[in-house]
Amino acid sequence: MTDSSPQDWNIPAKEDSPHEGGFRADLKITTERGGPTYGEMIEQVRTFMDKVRYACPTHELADEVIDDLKKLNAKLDTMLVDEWTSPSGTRVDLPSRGNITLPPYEISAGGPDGVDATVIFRRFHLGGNGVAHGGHVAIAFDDLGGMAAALRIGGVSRTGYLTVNYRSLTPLETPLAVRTWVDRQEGRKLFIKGTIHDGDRLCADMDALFIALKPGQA
Ligand SMILES: CCCCC/C=C\C/C=C\C/C=C\C/C=C\CCCC(=O)SCCNC(=O)CCNC(=O)[C@H](O)C(C)(C)COP(=O)(O)OP(=O)(O)OC[C@H]1O[C@@H](n2cnc3c(N)ncnc32)[C@H](O)[C@@H]1OP(=O)(O)O
Repeated sequence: MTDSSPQDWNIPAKEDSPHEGGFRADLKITTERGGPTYGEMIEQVRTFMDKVRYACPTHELADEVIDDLKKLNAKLDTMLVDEWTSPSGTRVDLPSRGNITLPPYEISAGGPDGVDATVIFRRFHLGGNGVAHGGHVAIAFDDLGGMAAALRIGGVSRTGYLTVNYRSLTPLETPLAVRTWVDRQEGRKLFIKGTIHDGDRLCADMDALFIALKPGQA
């Protein structure tokens, strides 16, 4: 059980949040959804997750935190919307488009030739011995690889495969340079490559296939 009150997460899209299959029918970017402090709210959640990863609370403190979280969850329960209207994904003004599930990155340049970004793996992305979990490295590549594909085709694609080579340890709390680019395109198939560097040191590289969705395709 993950929730004390059953919640219907599958909220259908409304007339003003249309979509067709896996596409947003309206790719209009808005930086207003969620209000001017939405980014700070997400950042506070990330900071909380950092602390949770490293905290060893007393029984009393754990109970106190549980009570506080129940109150916060009840507040958010009054504001749930469908995925197509959620600020996550369209807030291009925020790190990782405001998406709490992604390691925060900021794009410095993006176009049909590729994407340059800076990612910071947070303390809660810990794998072991002070460095990033490999799965989180793959998530950064998946999202920024998908972004490179999206900027090439002006639409949405899904990952067919994604191979990560972990070349050296990936540090936490360090701005890392990510580059993803379309190596070649064959019709709907986009062969994407990527690298993550800590300064001059290559942490990981990626080789992936993204497949452009057909109109209406989920
Ligand atoms: C600055 C502006 C920004 C705007 C922001 C606003 C909005 C956001 C916009 C953009 C998004 C930005 C970033 C993107 C973010 C995230 C990306 C994450 C993506 C994912 O995380 S997504 C989840 C994981 N992903 C899946 O959940 C896929 C499950 N799967 C399927 O849904 C189907 O599988 C599908 C649809 C992929 C294909 O199915 P299908 O029926 O349409 O096509 P088919 O099977 O015919 O494949 C066509 C050709 O690909 C070859 N092929 C297929 N798979 C292959 C494989 N694995 N290896 C080698 N070749 C493969 C075939 O062999 C054939 O090749 P050929 O044509 O040569 O025969």
